[in-house]
Amino acid sequence: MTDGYKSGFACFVGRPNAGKSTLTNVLVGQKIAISSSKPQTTRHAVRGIVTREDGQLVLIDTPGLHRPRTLLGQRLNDLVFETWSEVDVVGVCLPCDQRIGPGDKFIISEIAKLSNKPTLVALATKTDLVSKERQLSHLVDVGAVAEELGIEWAEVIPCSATAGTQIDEVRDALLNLLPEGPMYYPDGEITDEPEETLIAELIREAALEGVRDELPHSIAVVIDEILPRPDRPEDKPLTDIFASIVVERESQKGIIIGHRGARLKEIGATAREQINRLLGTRVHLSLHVKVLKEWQRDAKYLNRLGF
Ligand SMILES: Nc1nc2c(ncn2[C@@H]2O[C@H](COP(=O)(O)OP(=O)(O)OP(=O)(O)O)[C@@H](O)[C@H]2O)c(=O)[nH]1
Repeated sequence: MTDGYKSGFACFVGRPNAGKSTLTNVLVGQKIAISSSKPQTTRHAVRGIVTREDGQLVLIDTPGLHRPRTLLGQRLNDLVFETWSEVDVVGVCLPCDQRIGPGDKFIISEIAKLSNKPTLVALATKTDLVSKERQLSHLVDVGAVAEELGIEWAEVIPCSATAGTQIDEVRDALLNLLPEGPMYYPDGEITDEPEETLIAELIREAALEGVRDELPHSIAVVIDEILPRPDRPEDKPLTDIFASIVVERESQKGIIIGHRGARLKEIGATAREQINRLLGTRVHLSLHVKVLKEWQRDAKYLNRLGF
């Protein structure tokens, strides 16, 4: 390790669907955080790690801040505030295709109130969706918001995670703003989330694809068991994974299972492919759908589900 090595923690904030997870994934270069077209699907503080010769950036993916109507909502918000005061840099994602609104300003002003304030970077995401003119006027609005809220952007970077535009610039800027510090994680490590959590996230993501808008908050995934299949040839290992998809109501169970089990089969096939890739071995995935009534409001269940 050389002198001047920089290291630290960053997270992305922004309204639901702002592109935080997708950006985390492209910066890290491997699928880690859950990313789906449904808002507020990120539950766990999943870390992605960027290790370079000059520094190491640890990305923490926080859930979105929302009106705490349930115990789960409250716990998620507490987790968000805690994360914000622990990181060095917060990247505020302000998608170019959306006007900056009260929700964005609320998040920014909440961060500005923290006693242990992180450095703020504005990321004008999804540039691929807008014209150059719109992008420019968006950047003017981004500047104006800082003035209005009495904060300072250390950097303002337009970027597109899906088109791969200005991603190196985002990575450079974040790394540059970190304090000097040690390499926290060994080179090659992309995340310190236990495999089990990643597997659960992949199943949750597959289960959320194409379901109605009200479902995201009501789905959790619990990994019951991960077992290497005995008596397999050494060059063809197989892992058995038993997992439960937990929903709140019988009607939701029906949606997940689908007509004659068609949706559940699809979920299994999609998740299995992703898990194969993650583990590098073939897996056999056995999915179960369970109804735990009102789990979002119940402390006992929340603890059991790891929240
Ligand atoms: N066109 C375009 N779409 C993007 C870009 N980045 C993300 N998206 C899409 O926007 C949607 C939301 O992206 P996510 O990365 O899941 O957003 P998020 O901010 O993590 O969302 P939450 O987990 O709900 O807070 C997905 O459908 C992404 O494919 C981008 O740069 N360009």
